[in-house]
Amino acid sequence: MAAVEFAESSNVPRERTSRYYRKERIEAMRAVLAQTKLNKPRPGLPSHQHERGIGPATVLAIGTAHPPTPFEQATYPDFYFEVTGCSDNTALKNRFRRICDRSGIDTRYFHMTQKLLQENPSICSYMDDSLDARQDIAIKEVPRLAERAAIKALQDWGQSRSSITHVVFATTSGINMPGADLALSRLLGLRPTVNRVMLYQQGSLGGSTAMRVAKDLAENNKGARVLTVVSEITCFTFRAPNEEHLDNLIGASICSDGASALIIGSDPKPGLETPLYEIHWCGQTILPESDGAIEARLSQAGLIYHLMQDVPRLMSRNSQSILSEALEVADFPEWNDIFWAVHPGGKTVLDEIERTLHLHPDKLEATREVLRNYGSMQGASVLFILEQLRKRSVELEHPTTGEGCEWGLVIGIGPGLTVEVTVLRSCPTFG
Ligand SMILES: CC(C)(COP(=O)(O)OP(=O)(O)OC[C@H]1O[C@@H](n2cnc3c(N)ncnc32)[C@H](O)[C@@H]1OP(=O)(O)O)[C@@H](O)C(=O)NCCC(=O)NCCSC(=O)/C=C/c1ccc(O)cc1
Repeated sequence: MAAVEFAESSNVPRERTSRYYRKERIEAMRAVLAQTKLNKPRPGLPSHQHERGIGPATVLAIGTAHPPTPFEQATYPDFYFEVTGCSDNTALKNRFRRICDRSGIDTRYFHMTQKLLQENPSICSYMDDSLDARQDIAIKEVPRLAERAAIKALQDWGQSRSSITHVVFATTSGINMPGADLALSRLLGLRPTVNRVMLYQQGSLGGSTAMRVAKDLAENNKGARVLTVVSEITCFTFRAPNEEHLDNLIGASICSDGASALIIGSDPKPGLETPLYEIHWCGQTILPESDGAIEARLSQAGLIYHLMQDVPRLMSRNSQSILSEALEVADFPEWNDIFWAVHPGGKTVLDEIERTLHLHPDKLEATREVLRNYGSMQGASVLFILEQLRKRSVELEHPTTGEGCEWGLVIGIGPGLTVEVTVLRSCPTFG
């Protein structure tokens, strides 16, 4: 009987079946597998089932890193206009200062210090040819920052790095071949047989998309341990302010550098691995009537971003329907009964989601803390928020890593305008 259920379940899209992950279902699967030897074909079971994990992909470790130099938001307008030679444009500078003041950010970290920027004047111009200078920085520094986050994740995991079977790497900072995934594998001394996936130009979706790819790898390859990394350095988008390009000024007021890493695998080894979050559902939606809302074009002058002013409104208008559909897997809990990690790509985006869904202020506190202390590190941000949620859960003595809630949502916002939603299930807190 159980074997038949298991065979049937393989015909159902795994990520869409709400009942699939119920405890009894997993128990039934475990019972079937206990009767037989794993990896041995069993009559009635498709042979490939033995090559797959049993349980859902699970976050087993988190690591984060940022460049060493902090920039206070209060003094950033002076720095930005001075280093780009635009201090005389007081009207634009005052406008930028107002935007920074209302950004909800206290501190950001950048690899690009005053010295480095002065050594690379083309990057400080508005539109000079500067691609080579930007690439030189990104090719070297993106994997290095990723390495620091990955080392922390490996320490958090406590297992040998030779057990890493896959690498998923996302960045919007630079393009090269072989990519940052190979550079990182070398820096970490991973096995040459590690299977890599490189995701370029996902923008602020990077963390969510990397988690979705890692989930599929972890669930479909028994024993897989997927190092999932996002690393972003703003050297591709930094440019002088210009009245004709106010959306660039918005980006300059919120974007920053950071890297984050997860280790994801199915079926945590009891006593050796600590499950932090189970990944139960992932999906993307292209928002209606959002063409051009967030887009970027690579040019001789670096990556030229365009943001439409109604991004926050597009988000709030569509969030109810997109998020409700995703939460089917969790039997539709109330918005205030789940935990939240929302891409902190601007305070107004967070305010709009909070207002539309009537969220209690503490629901987005972990998200706002990351925005306040680091700014928006594009795709790396949502994984920083998962770490923040875990820390807050321990500090505030919540029973689960989701601040006491069972289910939670990670929301990536990126080019398209695309929203990527990940449904997580929290785990018991340790420590
Ligand atoms: C916190 C912000 C940044 C500022 O708050 P605020 O000051 O209360 O906001 P306002 O809406 O009043 O905007 C301030 C000024 O900027 C103007 N503005 C407001 N967005 C716009 C606009 N997209 N166009 C062009 N004028 C505008 C707005 O008209 C207004 O002009 P003014 O009253 O004359 O000073 C807030 O606008 C906000 O959260 N915006 C949403 C940002 C957003 O779209 N995020 C999406 C994901 S992040 C992302 O994809 C990043 C990309 C990126 C982009 C560039 C880069 O270099 C690098 C990366």
